[in-house]
Amino acid sequence: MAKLTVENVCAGYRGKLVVRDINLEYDAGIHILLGPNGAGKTTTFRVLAGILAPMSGVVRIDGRDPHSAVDAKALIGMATHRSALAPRLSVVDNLRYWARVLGMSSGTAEARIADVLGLLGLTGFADQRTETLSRGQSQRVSLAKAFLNRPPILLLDEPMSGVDPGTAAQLSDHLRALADAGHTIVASTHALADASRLADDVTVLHGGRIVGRGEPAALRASLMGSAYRLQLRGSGDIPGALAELGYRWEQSRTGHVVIEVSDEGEARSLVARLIGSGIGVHEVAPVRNPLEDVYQQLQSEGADSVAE
Ligand SMILES: Nc1ncnc2c1ncn2[C@@H]1O[C@H](COP(=O)(O)OP(=O)(O)OP(=O)(O)O)[C@@H](O)[C@H]1O
Repeated sequence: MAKLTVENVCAGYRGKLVVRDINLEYDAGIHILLGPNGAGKTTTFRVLAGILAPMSGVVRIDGRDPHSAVDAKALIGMATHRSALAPRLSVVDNLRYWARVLGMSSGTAEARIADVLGLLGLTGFADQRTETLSRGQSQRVSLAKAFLNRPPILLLDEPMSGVDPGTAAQLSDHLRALADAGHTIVASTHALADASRLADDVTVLHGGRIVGRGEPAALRASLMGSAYRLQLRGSGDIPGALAELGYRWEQSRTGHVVIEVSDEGEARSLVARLIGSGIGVHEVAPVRNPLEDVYQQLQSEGADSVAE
């Protein structure tokens, strides 16, 4: 098992800051970086992999900085949709070349290559030049390359993009098996569904900053948010009436009983029921959810349906 920590990292290109104040602490498991296009996911991965030096802050792999310690960098396998593949070489020759770079013996390399080709549904494409592959197929070859030597840390940039549902399910199972075996897997996505399905924990990146983190279910709920806050008053047993209706409540500083509901329709029907029970509704106001903008953007990228 390898531990990956990121402390106060700021990074960017040619003096332009793209990600700021990134703090992460990862060990065995599947950790998702979720964010819309341009949020800074790839840039963060480049820093984690030791490819892009941070402007400030530090990355550590088992206590060593991958930017200066080559042996720390060797603990990482990374796959991005921009992963370099030799276009004129076949899939299997790309993997053989990479196995040599990794110092694998040819016997081990052939066995591992057969494994990863099977795992990623690439056996039928083994002898095809990579320049003739579709985006999804190239993506799978990049993943095969990253899995080749089973590194303790895997950085997978959008591993599910361009992958058909059957392969995605197989890939999810494989990632879970690797995580259970002690691998530290960090994967990025802009699809809430992938984050929910795969993750032990999710970190939400927006505009180059971390704007939320937590377990998938809790984070999904906070992304969708409670939409309306009702302030109630009256002489009756308001808490008792709310408990009967199944609502949790809080006391506001002004002494009102406050509850939150998830949408306008629910707010309307609850107001009608409360008034029918003689409870006065002092105020109904929309709640500003700080993650709402991120959620809207993820939705508009068409990546996911929250209804699943
Ligand atoms: N090599 C580069 N030089 C200058 N700016 C860059 C470079 N790479 C990325 N950027 C900028 O950094 C910002 C974040 O990009 P990044 O690729 O890290 O985001 P992302 O979350 O991975 O996005 P996507 O989901 O679209 O891949 C963007 O504004 C992008 O234009």
